[in-house]
Amino acid sequence: MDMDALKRQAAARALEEVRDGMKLGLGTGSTAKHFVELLGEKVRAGMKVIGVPTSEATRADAIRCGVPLTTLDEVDHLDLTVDGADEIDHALNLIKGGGGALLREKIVAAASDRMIVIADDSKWVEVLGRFPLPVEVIPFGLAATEAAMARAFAQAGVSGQMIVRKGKDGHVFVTDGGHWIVDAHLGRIGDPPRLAGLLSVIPGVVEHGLFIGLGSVAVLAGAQGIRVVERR
Ligand SMILES: O=C[C@H](O)[C@H](O)[C@H](O)COP(=O)(O)O
Repeated sequence: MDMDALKRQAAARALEEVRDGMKLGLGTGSTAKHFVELLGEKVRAGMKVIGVPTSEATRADAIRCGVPLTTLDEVDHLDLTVDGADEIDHALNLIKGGGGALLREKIVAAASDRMIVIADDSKWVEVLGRFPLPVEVIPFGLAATEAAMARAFAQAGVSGQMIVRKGKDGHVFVTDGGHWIVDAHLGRIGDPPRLAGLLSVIPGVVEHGLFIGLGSVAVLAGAQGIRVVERR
């Protein structure tokens, strides 16, 4: 089975958790896109839900699929967020932000009672860090911010190259919030909560892609079927 079919299966399993009347966080990326499409089918069949998109891309998808939208200014709390991830470890710590949406994704996940992480099972890892850690930064003072990040990495026992993300057009990638992303190639993050805490206090860092204690359940689709893992 191809990867895209697995992503759709994970999305379909998460959809089973959606109830009439729910306020939903709508994730970003190729897996979350399947969820939005499947949710649209439910809405067209009469289900009443309302969603908060985590990116302009997801907003456009949701509108195309007929999913009614709101904002976190109109509702301050969501029942459930369904989103993808770039890596998931056994404690359901996540690396997110491969698509550049980590800031809104984290705000939306933090405003939700539960977060279901949907993925093909290649995202399930022993230790986070093979996927470069996205860190959303303010362009002002970038060199100083990167130096502070390097010190945080050293304190957390990791190191690696930092690369400012570029888009397909070769220009610096700009997030929906108008910031840049530094991808940190760390290889292996032994203590994700510690690194998350160290990065969070750096002034030029807007947000980082370590999601700690936010994922409630992971739905992993693989060749052997679907596995649902709850955070302990
Ligand atoms: O910024 C993007 C998000 O964090 C995505 O949820 C993540 O990159 C996973 O995307 P995909 O489902 O396309 O692998």
